[in-house]
Amino acid sequence: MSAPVDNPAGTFSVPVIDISPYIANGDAAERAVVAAQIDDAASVVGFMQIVGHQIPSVVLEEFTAVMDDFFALPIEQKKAYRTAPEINRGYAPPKSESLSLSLGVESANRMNDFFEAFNVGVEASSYPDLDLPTDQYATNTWPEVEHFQAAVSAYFGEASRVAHTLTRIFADALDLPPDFFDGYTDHSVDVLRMNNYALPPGDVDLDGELTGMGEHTDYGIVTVLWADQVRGLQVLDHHGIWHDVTPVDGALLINLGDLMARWTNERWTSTLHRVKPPIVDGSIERRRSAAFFHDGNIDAMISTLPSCVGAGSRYSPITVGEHIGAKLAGSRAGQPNPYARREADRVRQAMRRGL
Ligand SMILES: O=C(O)CCC(=O)C(=O)O
Ligand SMILES: [Fe+2]
Repeated sequence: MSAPVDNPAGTFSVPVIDISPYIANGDAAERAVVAAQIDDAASVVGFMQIVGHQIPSVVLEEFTAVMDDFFALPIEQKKAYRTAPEINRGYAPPKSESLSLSLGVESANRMNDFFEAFNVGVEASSYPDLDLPTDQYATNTWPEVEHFQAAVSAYFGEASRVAHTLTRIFADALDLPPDFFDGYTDHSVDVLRMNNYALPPGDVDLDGELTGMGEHTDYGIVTVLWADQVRGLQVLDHHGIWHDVTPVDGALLINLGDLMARWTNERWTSTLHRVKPPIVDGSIERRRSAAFFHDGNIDAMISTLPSCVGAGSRYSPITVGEHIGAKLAGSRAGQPNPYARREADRVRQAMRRGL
C-alpha cells in the first residue's frame, strides 16, 4: 500500500506500513513481512508512514490541545521559557534557529527559520545510577499551561514506546539479534520538539526567502513525527527533487537519522527534508508538528555494522554525543557544521537547479 504524494513523475511515495504484528502478538511470518517493508522503505525513501502503532487517540488529542494552548500565549510570555542555545530545552522563538547550518549550508539570511518550537527531553535524574552529563540530559522547563506537563509526558512515553518497537523491527530487518539496539538506547538522549509554523500578521515578508524549517537531515537513530495534514513538509528524493508529504489519517511519519545511515553504511538513508508551509491569501496557513528524536545513549559508539561494511566503511566510528553536539552547534548556535559535506553538496545542487 502506498500513499500518493505531490508527484508529477508518479514515482515517489512514502509507504504506509502497518506495524501491528510487532505491537500485538504477530506470528513470525507476519513480522517478517513488516520487517521487509521497513527495509525497503528505509533503503529507497528513508521516510515511511506507520499505522497500527496504537497510540490512544485521547493521548494525541490532549497533546495537540496543550501544544495549541502554549503556542497561543503572547510571545513575551513564551520567551520566558527560553534556555541557553547549548541546552536543547524550552522555547525557541521564530528565527532563532537555522537547520541548514546543521549541515553547514549558509542560508541567504542566517537564523531565518520561522518555526517556533518547544523542546522537552530525557533528564539525567531519570537515571540516578548513571553519571550522565546534565547539559545533554538537561532538566526540563515546563510552562505554566494547565495540563501541559501531563499531556506532553504522556505523548512522550507513547512516542518512546513506538521508537523502541521500531528499533526492534530494524534489528529483524538487518538480521541482527532482536535486542541488538537495546544496549545502545537504554538511556537514550531523546528529545521531543513541538513545532508551530505561523507568523503573526504583518511579519510575513513574501518577497524574502520564507523558510519554515531549513533543509536538514535528522541527527539520531529514528524520528517519530506527528504532523497535522497541512502541506509543508518536503522530502528530497534521489533525483534531487523535493516532494510534498502529508500523513494519511492516523499515520505517524517515521524517518531515519544520520546515525542509522552511518550504522548501515548508507544501506538506509537519512533523508533530507525541509518545511515550506503554504501561503494562502497572503498569509501562512498554520501548521503543527512534533518530532520525537530517538538519538541513542550519549556515550554509545556508532561503528558500521559488520553486515553492512561491504567494500569498505564510508564513516569512521563516532559517539552519539560528538555527532549530536556538532549538529546542534550548527542549528542552535550558528556554528556551521563542517562534517556533513556530502549532504550539504546535495542541498546546494538542488538549490542551483531551482527545485
Ligand atoms: O514539521 C515537520 O513536519 C518536520 C519537522 C522536522 O523535520 C524536525 O523537527 O526535525
Ligand atoms: Fe527533521
